[in-house]
Amino acid sequence: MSNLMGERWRKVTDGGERSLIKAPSSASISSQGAPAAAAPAPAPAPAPAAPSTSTGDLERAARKQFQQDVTPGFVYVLAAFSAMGGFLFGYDTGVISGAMLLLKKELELSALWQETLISSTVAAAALSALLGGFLNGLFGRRVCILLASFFFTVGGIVLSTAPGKEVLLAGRLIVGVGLGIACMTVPVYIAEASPPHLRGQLVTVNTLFITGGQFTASLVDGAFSYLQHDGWRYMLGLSVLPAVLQFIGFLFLPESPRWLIQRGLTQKARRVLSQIRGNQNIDEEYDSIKNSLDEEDSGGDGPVIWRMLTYPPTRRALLVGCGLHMFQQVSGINTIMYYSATILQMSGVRDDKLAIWLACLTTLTNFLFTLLGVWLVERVGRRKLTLGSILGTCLSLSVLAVGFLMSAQHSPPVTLHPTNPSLANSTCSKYHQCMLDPKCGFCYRENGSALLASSCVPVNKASTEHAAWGRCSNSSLMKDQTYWAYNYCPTSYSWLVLLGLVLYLAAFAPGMGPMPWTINSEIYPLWARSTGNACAAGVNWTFNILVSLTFLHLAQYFTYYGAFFLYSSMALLGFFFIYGCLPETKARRLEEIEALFENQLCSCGASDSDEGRQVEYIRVKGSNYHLSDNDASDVD
Ligand SMILES: O[C@H]1[C@H](O)[C@@H](O)[C@H](O)[C@@H](O)[C@H]1O
Repeated sequence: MSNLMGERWRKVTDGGERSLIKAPSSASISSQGAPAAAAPAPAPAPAPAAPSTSTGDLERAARKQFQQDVTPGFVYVLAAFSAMGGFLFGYDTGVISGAMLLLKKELELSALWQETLISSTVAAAALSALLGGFLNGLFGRRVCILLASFFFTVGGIVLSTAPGKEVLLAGRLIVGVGLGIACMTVPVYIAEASPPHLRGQLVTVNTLFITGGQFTASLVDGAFSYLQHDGWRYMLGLSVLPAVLQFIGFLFLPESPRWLIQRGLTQKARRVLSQIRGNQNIDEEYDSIKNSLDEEDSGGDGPVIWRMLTYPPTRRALLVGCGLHMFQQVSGINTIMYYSATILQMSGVRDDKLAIWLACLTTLTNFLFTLLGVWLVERVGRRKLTLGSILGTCLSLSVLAVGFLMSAQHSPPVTLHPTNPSLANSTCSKYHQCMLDPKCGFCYRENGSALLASSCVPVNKASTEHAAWGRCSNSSLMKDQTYWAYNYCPTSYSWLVLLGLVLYLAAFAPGMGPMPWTINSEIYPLWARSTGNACAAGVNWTFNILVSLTFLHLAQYFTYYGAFFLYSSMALLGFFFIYGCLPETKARRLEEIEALFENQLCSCGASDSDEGRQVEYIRVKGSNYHLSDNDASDVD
C-alpha cells in the first residue's frame, strides 16, 4: 500500500529509479499511512535535505517544462468531440420546456402526461448513469461514448417522428439512457486524456458545452415557437445532428490510455499516449500510470462499490463527489432556469414571445459565466473557485428570497369583485390581494403605475394564459390595458428579484455548475473511477428530479420566498461541507490524487495554507521514508 503515502515512482535519466513525489499536505506525512483518525495534529513539513532539494528542483523544472511544451492540438479536438455529449445533455434537458408549450396544445396532453414526459428523461438518466459505471469498466470510455451518441441519435429520430404521446415517451426514455451514459463518461474520458495542467480546463469545457446546449435549446425553442404546427418535431429532432457528428468523430478517436493500461493493452496504450501527447516524451507518464496500477490496493475483493466503501480514501472521495453533486442540485439551478421566465414576467415583460426570447438571456448568462469558470479553474484552483461560487450562490438566493418576500408583502389589493355564479365556490374569492395560488390568477387594468379594477379569478384549466371567465378569459376582451397575471403578481420589487437572478447565475455558473463534474473526474483512483463517477452522476440526476418535482409544492405550502430561503440554507450547508472536505486537486497527476483523501474528512480546510508546499519522498531500499526521518546518505 505504498501509495498510501502519496508516493509515486519516476524514472530519471541516469538510470536510477527514484521516487520524489510531493505529498499533498503535511497531515498525510505525519500519519505515515496510519489510519487518519489516530494521526496527531500535522506538524509543519521539515525543510527537505539538500540532495532532494536539487532533485526536487529538477522535478519542478521538468514539470514546468512539460507544461510549457506546446500541447498538441489533438487533445483539444478530442475534448471538443467528447464535450458534444455535454452539448446534447444541455440541449435535450433544455429544449423540452419550449417543445412542451406546443406539444400540450397539439396532442392535448394532461398535466400528468406533461410531467411524465419531462421527468422520464431525468429518471432514465439517473438509472443509466449508474449502469454506465459498469459499462465503462467493461467496454471502455470510447465505446460508451459511441453508445451514448447512438442513443441520442435514435432518441432524436423517434421524438421527431412520433405519431403520439406513447412513442414520445419512448423517445424521451431513449434520450435519457444516452444522457446518463454520456454525463458520467465524458468527463472521465477527457480527464484521462488531458495533461495535468490542462485537465481542469478541458473537463470544465464539457460543462461549458452543457450550458451551450441549454442556450442553443432556448434559441431553437424561440425560433420554432412561431411554428404552431409540428414546431416541436424540429425542436426535438435537431439534436440528431450533433449526435451523429459525435458518433462519426468517435469512430476515429482513441480509447483512454489509462483504461487500456488497466486492461493490460500496454502497447496500444503507449501508441495512444504518443498520439495525444504529440512529440512529448510519454515514458514518464506511462510509467506513472503503470506503477500506480501495480501498486494499487483496491481494498480487497468484491464489487467495486463495496471495495470503495470499505477502503477509506475512496469512501471519502465518494462522499465528497456525491456531496458536491447533491449541493449543486439542492441550490436550485434547475428551478432558477425553469423559473426565469416567470421572474422576467414579474419584471413587467408581459408579451409571451418576448418572455421566451428573454429567457434566452438567462441561458446565455449561464453559458458566459461558465466560460469564466473555464478561465478561472486552472488559475485559482478547484477548491477556491467552488467555495467562492457556493458562497455567492447562497447570498444571491437570499437576495431572490427577499425580493419574493417584498413582492408578497406589497402584493396589490383586490379592488373589484365581479359577480359570477362560479365565484362563490372558488378559493380565489377569499383573497384580498394578489396571491400566488396555482388555481387563481390576477386580472387587472394598468394606468401608468396604478393598478385599477383588480380581481382574483380562477385560471382556465385548459390554458393558463387566460382566466376561466370574465375580462381576462379571452385575448380580444383584454384590451384597454387589461392584463392577466398567472403565477406572478405585479410588483415594484421585481428589480430585486431580477438582480437576484443575475447574481445567482454569475455566482453559480463558474463554480458550482462545472466543478462537481470536473472534480469527480479526477478524485478516484483508476479502479474506482467509473463506479465513482456513475454514483455521483446518479446522485446529480436523483436530486435534479427531486428538486424540480417538489418546487411547486414547496412554493405552495412554504411560499416562494420560503422555497428560496430553503435553497439558500442548503447552499450555506454546502459551503461548510466544501470548506471542510474538498481538497485542492489542481495540477496534480490523476495518480497522485488518491493520497489527498488519506486523511480524515473535514480536515481539508487546514490544507489551504499548505498550498504550494512541496514535500518530497524518496524510495529507500524498498521502504518509504520521509527524507527528514533519515540520513540523506541512505538515499539510493
Ligand atoms: O452542471 C450542470 C449545469 O450547471 C446546468 O446548467 C444544470 O442544468 C445541470 O443540472 C448541471 O448539472
